[in-house]
Amino acid sequence: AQGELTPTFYDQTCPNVTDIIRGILLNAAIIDPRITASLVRLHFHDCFVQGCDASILLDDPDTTEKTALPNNNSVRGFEVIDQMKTALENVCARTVSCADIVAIAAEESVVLAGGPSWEVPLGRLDSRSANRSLATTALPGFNETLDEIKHKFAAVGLDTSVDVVALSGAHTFGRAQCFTFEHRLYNFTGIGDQDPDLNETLAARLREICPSPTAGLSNLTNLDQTTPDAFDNVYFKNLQIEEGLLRTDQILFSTHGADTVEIVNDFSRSQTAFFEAFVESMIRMGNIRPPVDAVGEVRLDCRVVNANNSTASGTEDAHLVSST
Ligand code: HEM
Ligand SMILES: [Ca+2]
Ligand SMILES: [Ca+2]
Repeated sequence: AQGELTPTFYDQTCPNVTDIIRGILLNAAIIDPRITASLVRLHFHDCFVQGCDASILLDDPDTTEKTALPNNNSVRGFEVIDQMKTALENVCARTVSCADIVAIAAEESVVLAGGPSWEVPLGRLDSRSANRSLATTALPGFNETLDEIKHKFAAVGLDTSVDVVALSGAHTFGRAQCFTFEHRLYNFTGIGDQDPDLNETLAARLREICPSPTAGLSNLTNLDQTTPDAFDNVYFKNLQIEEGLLRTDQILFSTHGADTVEIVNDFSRSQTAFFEAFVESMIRMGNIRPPVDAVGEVRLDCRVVNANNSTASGTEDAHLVSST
């Protein structure tokens, strides 16, 4: 059995870990306000693929997850994670795992954007490998049905209703490229039509940003068209007026009889209810563990596995035991 993560994991070995990460994040967000959203997504795309083990950060060209379809030219924030790692190596060398840096960066990003804060359970180890094919299949896609998305959440041990809706609420900030939603604008069922569950006024605006099914496919627009950079519950209000940007957003509300509909209504009514559920779901997602027999380490460079056993390494249990 694996050991438990705990918010006090670095209390003795690196007590300022969160302050250091926050400092780098604040500077990065001045230049790039989108970085908060990107770092939350990075944690999600790490955790769904062999657990929260920083596998997504590895650069090895043969196995890297960065070029898997859901990540390629899309997932971002790697340079900022590198900066955080460098700063941490300077004050508490060989101590803080890259997977924990990503988890803390996600929480601090939510806070910086106006969302809730929480104590992040810590003590993850970094993987010795990445898995591109798993990244391709385990991560949900923008054209999947609600059932398919529920299956992918269930596959990593998450709940198929509250976790799906609460975590989708992360689309309250950040951007998406035209290729992820243009199918809703031009040829939804193959007869040159548009998605019936997409607000007409929004569709017209989106056709200006995404001029055709073949041009401008990497153009960006806001996932939350109303409060694009604020972490709030407006995302759920948008769904109620058919202003969800991605098909996978809108189906949470527009799928007749789905158990997600009332949850969307709850979160739309109460930002507090959303924030409380989001925190619980983020902790659950952050607790998706690597396979019990996986060997881990504290990477010195988040992009490459250590050359030898130069830091704490071993099973997850060993990491947790060695700290006490
Ligand atoms: C439920 C299934 C989900 C699907 C199908 C999905 C899909 C997508 C897509 C297609 C994009 C735009 C990517 C691009 O255009 O480059 C995106 C962006 C984003 N996603 Fe999701 N997502 C899902 C769930 C989540 C979850 C669980 C989180 C976090 C808890 C999340 C956080 C984000 C954020 C913050 C962005 C904006 C990133 C940025 O601006 O850099 N998503 N998502
Ligand atoms: Ca991973
Ligand atoms: Ca928002």
